[in-house]
Amino acid sequence: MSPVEAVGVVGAGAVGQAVTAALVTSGLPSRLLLASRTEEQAAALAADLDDMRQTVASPVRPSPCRVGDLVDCSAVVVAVRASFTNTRGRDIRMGGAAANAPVIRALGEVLRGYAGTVLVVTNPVDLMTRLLAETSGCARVYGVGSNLDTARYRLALARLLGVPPDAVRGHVIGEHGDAAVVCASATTVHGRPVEVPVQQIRGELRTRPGRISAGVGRTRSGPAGAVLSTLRKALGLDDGVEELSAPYGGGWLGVPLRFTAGRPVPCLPDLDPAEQDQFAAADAKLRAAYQAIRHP
Ligand SMILES: NC(=O)c1ccc[n+]([C@@H]2O[C@H](COP(=O)([O-])OP(=O)(O)OC[C@H]3O[C@@H](n4cnc5c(N)ncnc54)[C@H](O)[C@@H]3O)[C@@H](O)[C@H]2O)c1
Repeated sequence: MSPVEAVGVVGAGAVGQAVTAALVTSGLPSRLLLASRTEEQAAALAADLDDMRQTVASPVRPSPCRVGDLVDCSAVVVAVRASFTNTRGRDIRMGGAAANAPVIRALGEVLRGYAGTVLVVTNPVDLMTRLLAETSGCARVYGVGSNLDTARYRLALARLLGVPPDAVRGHVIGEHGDAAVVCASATTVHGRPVEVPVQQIRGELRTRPGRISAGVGRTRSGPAGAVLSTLRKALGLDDGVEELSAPYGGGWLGVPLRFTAGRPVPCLPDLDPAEQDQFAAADAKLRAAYQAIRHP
């Protein structure tokens, strides 16, 4: 039997497809409800996933629905993207703010009063998460992105130092974007502090998504993994830490949250003075950017 009754996903694009395929193979929910911009998209994805369900004998039953039908789900994943052309060379994720904000605001209105967990993937994720939380009034809204940055950080540092990724403990927090903060001073390898080549790490975090998109169109599997890992913690199936966009110190940005039986508590590492300044700068940047999109 699946551990969760129902999970909903909004958005049948690259990320939505990867997330839902991962959910079918994971066997996490009994039912997988799919909504997208059109009913045809949701129905097509449900049919494709039904084929997958049959071939791998998954217990997960996919079906198309409208966003309003998601209220009974334990969790809803938001992976929508409005149609727009991003021409930015830097601060690329911010390029989606104006186009995605009305879509997220409308979703928030429909999800008003929803009591489950909402995971937002839509970029710029720190702004869109806060916007969805404030328009819906939902208490459990988290943005996925800093945990993906953290996974990429651990991979990159392990490769540079010639150690297994599991030996690396460290976080990337702040913005899921150009103001990401690499918590280098608190990073350990095999339990010991290390000299982190921060500029090389920053370069990798900046260029990796673009390389993936240039090769295969969109980043999707990494974000899907980050969503699945977060779902398990938020739904109380695993305990542990995820770096997520959440309210912190009056702002809203990526922080490590320690989940115990589904309940999150922020657990920031010690930051050196330079990292504290970067974290404050990320907070200030996101607060200012949020003011620009909060009203229609
Ligand atoms: N946070 C992260 O770590 C991370 C990683 C990768 C991508 N993303 C973001 O995730 C979002 C989705 O990316 P993608 O590559 O899947 O985009 P995509 O264009 O492939 O798919 C977007 C989907 O959203 C649907 N949609 C549009 N408007 C909608 C509406 N009003 N209601 C319901 N569905 C609607 C579209 O029909 C489409 O199916 C983007 O904002 C992207 O930047 C975030």
